[in-house]
Amino acid sequence: MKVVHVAVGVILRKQQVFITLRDASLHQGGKWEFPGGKVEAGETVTQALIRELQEEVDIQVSTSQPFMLVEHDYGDKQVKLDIHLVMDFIGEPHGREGQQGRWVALQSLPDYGFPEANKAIVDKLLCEPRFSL
Ligand SMILES: Nc1nc2c([nH]c(=O)n2[C@@H]2O[C@H](COP(=O)(O)OP(=O)(O)OP(=O)(O)O)[C@@H](O)[C@H]2O)c(=O)[nH]1
Ligand SMILES: [Mg+2]
Repeated sequence: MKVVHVAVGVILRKQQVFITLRDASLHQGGKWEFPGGKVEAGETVTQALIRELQEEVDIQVSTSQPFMLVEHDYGDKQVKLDIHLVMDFIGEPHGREGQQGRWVALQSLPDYGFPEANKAIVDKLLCEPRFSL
């Protein structure tokens, strides 16, 4: 099966992360996610990240840094999530495509229902010393 390469942004500000709710009609629908989407042909991951965050949550990413790579097989779909931290951006994120979005405390991420592949991301965010006060 073809692996889908996905650029994912963990948007951070003052110990909070901006997450959005995936539409019920989508793969892994009804779950919370970090905004992002497929890297298109001819695009770098950074270009895809900038484009997706503009399209989905209406922010302009100024700088981002690679955080981790997660490969996961959902059975019906195989994904490679290229996760980047976004701490420097212009604009106020909101669900531009009508999806719910909210700022949540880093510590409360485990209370939200994320796709299975995201468990590793949440775990790593929670054990990063630089994000704990
Ligand atoms: N954006 C995003 N996708 C995730 C996360 N976790 C995760 O397993 N995925 C999976 O990554 C895949 C691609 O993401 P996507 O559906 O956002 O892609 P996209 O924005 O290009 O959507 P499109 O297909 O409507 O053009 C989906 O199968 C989704 O289930 C996450 O935290 N954020
Ligand atoms: Mg998307």
